[in-house]
Amino acid sequence: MLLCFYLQLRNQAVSNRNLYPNFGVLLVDDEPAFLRSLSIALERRGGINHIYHSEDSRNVMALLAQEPIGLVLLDLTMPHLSGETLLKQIVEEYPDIAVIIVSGLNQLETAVNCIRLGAYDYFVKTSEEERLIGGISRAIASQEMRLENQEMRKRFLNDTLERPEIFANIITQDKGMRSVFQYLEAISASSQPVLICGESGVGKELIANAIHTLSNRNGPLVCVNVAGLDDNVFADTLFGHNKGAFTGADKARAGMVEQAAGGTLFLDEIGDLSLVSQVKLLRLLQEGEYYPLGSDKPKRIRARVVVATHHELAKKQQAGEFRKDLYYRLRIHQVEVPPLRRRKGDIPLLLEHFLAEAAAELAKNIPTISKELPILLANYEFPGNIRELRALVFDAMSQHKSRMLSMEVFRRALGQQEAPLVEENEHTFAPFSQMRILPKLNEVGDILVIEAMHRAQDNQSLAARLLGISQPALSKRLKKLEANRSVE
Ligand SMILES: Nc1ncnc2c1ncn2[C@@H]1O[C@H](COP(=O)(O)OP(=O)(O)OP(=O)(O)O)[C@@H](O)[C@H]1O
Repeated sequence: MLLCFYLQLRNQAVSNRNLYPNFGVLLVDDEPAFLRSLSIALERRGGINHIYHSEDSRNVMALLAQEPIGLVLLDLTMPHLSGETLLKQIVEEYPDIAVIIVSGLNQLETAVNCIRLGAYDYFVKTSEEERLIGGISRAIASQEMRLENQEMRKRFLNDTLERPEIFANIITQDKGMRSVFQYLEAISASSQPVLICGESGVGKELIANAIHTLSNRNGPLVCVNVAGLDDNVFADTLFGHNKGAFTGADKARAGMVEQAAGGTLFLDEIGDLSLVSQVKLLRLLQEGEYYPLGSDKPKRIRARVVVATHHELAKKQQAGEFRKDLYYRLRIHQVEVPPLRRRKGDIPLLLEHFLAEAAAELAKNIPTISKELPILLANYEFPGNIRELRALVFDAMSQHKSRMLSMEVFRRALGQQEAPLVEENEHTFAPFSQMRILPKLNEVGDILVIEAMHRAQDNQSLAARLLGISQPALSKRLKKLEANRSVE
């Protein structure tokens, strides 16, 4: 009775909060006191609050049929239906559910038998709480990973996006970006950190926003740029402080971790974090706990952590500038946002989008653009990526007076480009200087078509513009080229 009342109260409290993990954890034991103490320990020490209970082993299969359970913690010695019998049934009917045995029996033979029957792990009830919670957390992480893989496979195979509206403000038609979106949808429910990599200006902050919206968390998205924060300011910003924690701390202050409770904490420029601050962040992620400055009472983190960097973290880690353990923890879920020069097909779309945005902001009409503009842009490397394109368009629009958009701003930017347009590490295309025998006149056309398609990353409309021909004409030439090749 007391237990029921306690569970009711707990469930009411929990219903207002984000549940972790995404799937339910079912505790099966005929001892109410053990169920209660294990629940409390799981919640306090592991932050696990998506919990179901069953004192009567006969109800378990019905519960599994009704509730979204992903992990069962199972006692062995129970009246009516033994844990061993139940283990066999669960493994047979629900092979995707992980079962951990938590039993009073400290017998190697029993443990080996349970593992042989399909149990994920075996713990003796008298095990240290730390070890038990650690084992359960590992099982949850591996279940989460398995479910995400399943989800990802499904999405990639169907090539679907479940919630395309969330990505509506990320203008793109690039396949690579679409895969990024599918991946983000697949990991949306995970509580593990997400690492967003990509050059400056590629849209990492927009991606962080999408991750937060996809997660359906009801708390806020709190963004912190950690570049240039010294170690004390970093700790104070994230963890907050108690009144009197240091000279001048005349009021207690909640840190960003607390402000992001129930939501997402986005740490930008994580590659610039000092080694001392990296240790602090690692502890927060590993233990799920932190101490506000001047306090000896730990607080639990209730936010999902998303980090971003324009650095290549793997290189930084190899150079000893970034901790290996933190790097591995952060890259559990990793997305790489491609630079604009690898998705040139997005340039016309982005140009149109920013022209409309700038026109609205500057209260001007959307201008006509010269045919030359998309070609100029397609031949530019965009070291500053989309931010640079946006700034160029806004700059041009602020100077724009006549009906036609002036090319001046764009020409100036292009004039500053030093290197020719080639991908790094790629074979430089120097068609004639290296050739002992010149190609025939009719072969040059084919060479140009191949180069234009390469530069336009197989985007036919863009390649056609580079060549100064129509898209159907290019398509015809490509088909002919293909046919000639297959004859050869
Ligand atoms: N696909 C896109 N569609 C529309 N706007 C975009 C897109 N990608 C980026 N932007 C815009 O470009 C600018 C730069 O984006 P953002 O700040 O997200 O880049 P970032 O990768 O976080 O850069 P940094 O590493 O410098 O922090 C912003 O104004 C953003 O709104």
